[in-house]
Amino acid sequence: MKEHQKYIRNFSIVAHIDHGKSTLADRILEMTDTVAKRDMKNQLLDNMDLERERGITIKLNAVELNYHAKDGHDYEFHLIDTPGHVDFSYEVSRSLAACEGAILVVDAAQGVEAQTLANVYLAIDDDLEIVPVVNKIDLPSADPDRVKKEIEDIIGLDTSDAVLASAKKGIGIEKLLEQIVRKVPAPQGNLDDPLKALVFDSIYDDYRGVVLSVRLYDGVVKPGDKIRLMNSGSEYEVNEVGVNSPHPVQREYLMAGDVGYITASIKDIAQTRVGDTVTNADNPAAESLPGYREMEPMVYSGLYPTDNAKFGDLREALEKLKLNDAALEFEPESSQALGFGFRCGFLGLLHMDVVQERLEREFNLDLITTAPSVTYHVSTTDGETKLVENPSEMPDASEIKQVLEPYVKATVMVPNDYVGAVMELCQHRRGQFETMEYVDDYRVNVIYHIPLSEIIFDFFDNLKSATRGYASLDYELEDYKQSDLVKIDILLNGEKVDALSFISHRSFAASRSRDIVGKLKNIIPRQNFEIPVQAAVGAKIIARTNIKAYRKDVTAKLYGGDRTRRMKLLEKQKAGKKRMKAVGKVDIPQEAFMAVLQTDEDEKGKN
Ligand SMILES: Nc1nc2c(ncn2[C@@H]2O[C@H](COP(=O)(O)OP(=O)(O)OP(=O)(O)O)[C@@H](O)[C@H]2O)c(=O)[nH]1
Repeated sequence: MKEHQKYIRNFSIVAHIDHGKSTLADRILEMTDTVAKRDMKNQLLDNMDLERERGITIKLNAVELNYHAKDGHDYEFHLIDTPGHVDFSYEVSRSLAACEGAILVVDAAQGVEAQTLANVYLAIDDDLEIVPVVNKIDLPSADPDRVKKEIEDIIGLDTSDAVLASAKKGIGIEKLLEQIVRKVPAPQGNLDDPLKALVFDSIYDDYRGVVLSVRLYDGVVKPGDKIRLMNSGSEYEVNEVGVNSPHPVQREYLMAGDVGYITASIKDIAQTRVGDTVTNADNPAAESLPGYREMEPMVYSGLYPTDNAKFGDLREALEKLKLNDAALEFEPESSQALGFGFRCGFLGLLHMDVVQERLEREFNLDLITTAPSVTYHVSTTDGETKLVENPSEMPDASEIKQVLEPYVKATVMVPNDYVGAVMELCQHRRGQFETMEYVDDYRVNVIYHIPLSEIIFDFFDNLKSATRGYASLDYELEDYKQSDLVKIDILLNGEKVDALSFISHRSFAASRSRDIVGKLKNIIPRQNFEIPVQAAVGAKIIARTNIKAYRKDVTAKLYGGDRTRRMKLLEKQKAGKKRMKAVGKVDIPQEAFMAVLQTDEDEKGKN
């Protein structure tokens, strides 16, 4: 068996979003005949429907491939895909921990971007061998020589034999496979030592229980073995071991160096944690593997079933989802308006969106999500400090001594010409300029300290449009700073709707309130009575409007002539209906809870 280890290669692909990782992974799968051509769907590794629809990679996936190299030997590759979006960098570090090498994919037209750097530094920190690939050389705007130089200058990697590839056209793939054989080291590890395997992912399967994705560092594991999860202390008997190729294929055993899965009729989801170490129950390893850095959620939002009876189902679904989404956090909360639900912590808005959609699709739930909020550190006049993740729980202004809010250090990489636009955007978002560094002759890193609450909403979209798509963003949580913040309550028909409360900087309070009251007026359907919509700070109303009573023929008048538009409206209403919550006498659609998210840059610019 020892001899066999020499022919194993474990690697990941890291890149900035959209530089072509998933396409490259597809080509590698094709070239290694892992998938028969007729079975080849585009982006096979992205196996969640959601990923395919959105064209982004969210979950890491591991596949085993067989490659017959030019040296005459058959190699076993384990490829672990990684996501490129800034929300998901914790997934990247998890997959890297299971590898000896990383393929660095850089777009031949775009060059090195912020997330390229963030991801490749994670790989370098883990001492992985990096294999640079310049992708999309088929594009007319490709400039591989410039990009190679960038990789050398900015990252410090030797690119003299970097692979020039087009994942789309299948160019350069064989050269890449040969480099993986030559450059990525074979896994080390002792077969005779007690089992030591890192759990880097897990999913719940109704028939098999928890399926653990593991990377074995030492020892061997086979069906019938008694295993222990070192951190949780729980023990199980192994039912099945195997690899994904890319569908599960049972094996007699897995050994040091292998990447595969273990099932052991594990029903108790709470006992399995990604990052834990699997060992033998009878002959345990002396110490566990380092595991992962715990990820702190950045944003919180309330998730409520539209049907209150589904609260238990939602809890179960969240528990199952957490299994392969270690960064998801949740705890029960209740709202006067929405009933019983959960306050959930997410890494960012994309993560939040993905979780909501997975809950709805995979678990058949209809949900209302409240607007996301960051965590505030609030000290009160009676000398206490508390963490507020839900705006409606912000104490009364008279009881507050000070409020601290999280700030991030944001690095925006942008071509020279757009520096002005980026600075303007950051200033409007209460950013404090730190410095500007030249990356090369054309681009700079603009570094700002910005409140996280200003970043999480639509900062990225605004950044992209202000720079015609050229800017890339990376940010990390820095510290908490004091800010002049106020809670704004929304009243519908005179009743406070706790789930609509939000927190704003005092200087934006009036304009944001006007904005939101106006949006709610458009979003909330008319009823047969007039509904006042008000925004208040404490007892003081700072903005108001009315939703007029419903009159017959309203849509007929407005949309009478245009059939398609009317159909669209009806479709929209149908979809919206499902996600409507009756609060008092007023029906509030899901959109209303998110109205606070859409800030209007022009409005803010005037402040
Ligand atoms: N012209 C050209 N387009 C490519 C090539 N490789 C990928 N693309 C396109 O680039 C886009 C992004 O490719 P993906 O493979 O989805 O990118 P990714 O890096 O996996 O993105 P995430 O998984 O979301 O991080 C897709 O539209 C691909 O068709 C290439 O070699 N040439």
